[in-house]
Amino acid sequence: MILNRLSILNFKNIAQADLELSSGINCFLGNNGMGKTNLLDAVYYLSFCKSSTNVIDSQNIKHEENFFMLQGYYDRDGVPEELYCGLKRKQKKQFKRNKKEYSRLSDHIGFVPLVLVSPADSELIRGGSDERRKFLDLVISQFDKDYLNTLIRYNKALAQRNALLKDEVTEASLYEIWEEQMALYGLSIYNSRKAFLQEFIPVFQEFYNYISIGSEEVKLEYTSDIAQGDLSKQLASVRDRDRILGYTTRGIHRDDLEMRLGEYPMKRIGSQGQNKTFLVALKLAQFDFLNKNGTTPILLLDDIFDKLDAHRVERIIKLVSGERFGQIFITDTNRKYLDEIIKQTGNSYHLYNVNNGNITRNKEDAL
Ligand SMILES: Nc1ncnc2c1ncn2[C@@H]1O[C@H](COP(=O)(O)OP(=O)(O)OP(=O)(O)O)[C@@H](O)[C@H]1O
Repeated sequence: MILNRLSILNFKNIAQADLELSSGINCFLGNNGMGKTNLLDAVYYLSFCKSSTNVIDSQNIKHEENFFMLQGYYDRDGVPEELYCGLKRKQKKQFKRNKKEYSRLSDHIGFVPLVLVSPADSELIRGGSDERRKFLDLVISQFDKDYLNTLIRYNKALAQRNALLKDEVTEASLYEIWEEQMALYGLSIYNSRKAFLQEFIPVFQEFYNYISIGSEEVKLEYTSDIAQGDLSKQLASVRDRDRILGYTTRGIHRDDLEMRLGEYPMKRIGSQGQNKTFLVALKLAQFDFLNKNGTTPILLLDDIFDKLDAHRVERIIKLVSGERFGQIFITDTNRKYLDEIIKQTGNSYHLYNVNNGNITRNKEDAL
């Protein structure tokens, strides 16, 4: 997947940009707060129909403006594709592929595969289990269309059961309808997550070992109530207790992905550099996994080198400048590592300066 051209109007602090991009490495250089992450977020938006940072869509519109617009011109396995997203304040956003509006945005997810590595990923380790489930859901739904629909169905059944619990309904037959649905859809989600992780975990470990030069042992372990057996039986057995609590305490909405360094939880004992290595390895494994689908994902690397020692930086530079990845967008506040990547890569590259939302091509890259 190659984004050849990107046009931006009024997206966060970027008033206007029209960029011809390299099919290899695109480096964005600028001081703090200049708009590098915003630029990557525009690329992210065109893949996921939403920002990776702002939950409220209108916050992506440049202050004091009325709308934002993004246009991306892609090459998807040799076929040109044009994506458009426009949002006016207080109106529904429009998202179009080749000038035709999507009726459901979920139909677009996965069409432009993309992996983002960003400082905000630290929530994956430090945050609650919902962060890790979100990660699993995001990756799996990019290659498995049914997954998202099954998850939506599960969540609807869960919401219905929770409503019964809140109303303190006692009639068993009313619960059974929703519990059977939760068990059915929950099992399907569990099987998808388990199958995905079986393939994913060894690749993650391989990346971690490569970057850390094999100095640490890391583990990922999937935990789910469904591993204990039939979910409908479990739900029936906890119904009285759940009614007192007012919510459902069993099911795949409580699944977790335990992250360990040696025998201990990563979030408690991992250093900042180890945490960063863990996250980079997770995301690169995600890339590898999506890549198997046949369309190489776009890779966004935001401020990736912060907190890493020289050995780990060197390993990542080697990885990034090699042949393993397709089109890459990378940001940094200084040139040191970007120059190293540029020196080592055999791929084509563009270098841009980002200054107060203005993005200009640094012409030395054409020399
Ligand atoms: N809706 C918006 N309208 C105008 N400016 C915005 C909007 N949303 C965010 N900004 C501005 O964007 C800037 C942050 O940009 P960004 O996060 O891209 O910086 P960065 O170059 O990645 O910096 P760093 O190196 O610190 O990560 C802030 O100055 C913020 O005020």
